[in-house]
Amino acid sequence: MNNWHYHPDQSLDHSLEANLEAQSRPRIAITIGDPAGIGMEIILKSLADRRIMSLDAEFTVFGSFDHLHNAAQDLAQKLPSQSISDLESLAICDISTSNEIMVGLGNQASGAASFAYLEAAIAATLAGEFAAIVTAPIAKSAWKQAGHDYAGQTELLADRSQVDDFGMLFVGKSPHSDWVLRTLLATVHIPLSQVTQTLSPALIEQKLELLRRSLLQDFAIANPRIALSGINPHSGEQGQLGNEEQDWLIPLIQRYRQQHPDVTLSDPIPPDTMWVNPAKAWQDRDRLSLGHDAYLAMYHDQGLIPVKLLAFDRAVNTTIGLPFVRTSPDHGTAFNIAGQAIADPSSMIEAIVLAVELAQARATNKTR
Ligand SMILES: NC(=O)C1=CN([C@@H]2O[C@H](COP(=O)(O)OP(=O)(O)OC[C@H]3O[C@@H](n4cnc5c(N)ncnc54)[C@H](O)[C@@H]3O)[C@@H](O)[C@H]2O)C=CC1
Ligand SMILES: NCC(=O)COP(=O)(O)O
Repeated sequence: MNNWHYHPDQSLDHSLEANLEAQSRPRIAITIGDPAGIGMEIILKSLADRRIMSLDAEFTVFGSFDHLHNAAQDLAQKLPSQSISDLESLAICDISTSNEIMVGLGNQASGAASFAYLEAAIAATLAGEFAAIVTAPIAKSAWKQAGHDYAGQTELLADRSQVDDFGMLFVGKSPHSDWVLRTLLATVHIPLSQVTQTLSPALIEQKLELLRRSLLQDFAIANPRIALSGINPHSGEQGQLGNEEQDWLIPLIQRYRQQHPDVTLSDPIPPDTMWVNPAKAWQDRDRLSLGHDAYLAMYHDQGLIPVKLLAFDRAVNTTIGLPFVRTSPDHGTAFNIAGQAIADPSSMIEAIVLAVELAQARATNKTR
C-alpha cells in the first residue's frame, strides 16, 4: 500500500523530466465524497475496471484509510474479488475523520469528512501535485449540518481557486453514435422560484463566453454550434407566456452573433422540443448532423432531466473555468443503496476517463 499524507509545504519535483512525465501521464486526485454514500464503492469498482487500468495516468485516492478499508472488506464479502480494486495497490492520501459514519445516512460527521477530503485534494492540486480532481458525490445537506455553507463541491472548488467565472457542464458520449452531448447550466442550485430573477443578460453572456472557451480549450472546437433554450413555455409565445425572451434574451443573442462570428448561436429554442434533435443524434449515427456542439439550459432540471434520461450511466459533471480539470459522476450519494454492493460505477468510470483526456489535452495545449 502506498499510503501518504499531503503537506502544503512538501517540496515538489519541478524537474524537466518530472514535468514531461506528468504531461503524458497525468496525476489524478480522486476524492471519496460522502463516506456514508456509494462513493467508495464506485471508486473501488472503477479502479478495477479494465478501461481505467489501461489508462496512462496515476491515481491517488483522498479519504479516510479506515473507511476505505471497511468498505473494501464489506464489498469483498459480497462481490467477486476481481470486481473491486485491491487496497494494497492504491495510493491513498489518508485523511482521518470521525469513525461514527452510518452507512446510508448523511449527517454532520459525514459532511465534515467529505468536506475535509475535497479541501485536501484542492490544496494539493493548487500546489501543482495533480492535474485533475475527480470527485465522488457529497450531500449538500450534510455539508450544511457540518457548518459548510457552500451550494456544492463546484462552489468550494471555485472559491478555493479564487475564480468567479465558472460553470457546471455535463458531458456524455453516446455508446450508440459516439456523438457527445454537452449541456451547460445557466443557473444551478437555486430554488425554481428564484430562476427568472437570477437569469440576466450579463449571466447568459458570461456562460456563453465560458462555454466558448471550454469548447476551444478542452474539446478543440474552434467554431462551435451552440443551442440555447428559451425560459418560458414555447419560448414565451411572443410575450403571451412570459416576456424574458422578447425583453432581453433575443436582443442579447443578436448582439452576441455580431460580436462572435466564430460561434453559431441558435434562437431561444422552446424548452420542450430542444432535446428532440440531441436525442436523435445520441441514438443514431446517421443523424449526427442534428446535434449541436453544446446546449445552454436555463436551470438545473431543464438541462439535467434530458441528460439523465439519455445518459444517466454516461454523463459526467465537469466544472469549467477552474485552473485545473474537475470531473464527477452525474449522480448523487445514493444513500438508499449504500452498503448493498449494487451501485453502478459507469458514470464514475466515464468521469475518470474524461479527467485523464482533459488533463492530457490541457498539457498538450500548454506545450504548443
Ligand atoms: N456530484 C454530486 O456531488 C451530487 C450530489 N448529489 C447529492 O446526493 C444526494 C442524494 O441526491 P438524489 O437526488 O437522491 O440523487 P442520487 O443520484 O443520489 O439518487 C437518485 C436515484 O438514483 C439511484 N442512483 C444514483 N446513483 C446510482 C448508481 N451509481 N448506481 C445505481 N443507482 C444509482 C439512487 O439509488 C436513487 O434511487 C443529495 O444530498 C444531493 O445533494 C446529487 C447529485 C450530484
Ligand atoms: N446536480 C448536480 C450536482 O449536484 C453536482 O454538485 P457538485 O458537483 O457541485 O457537488
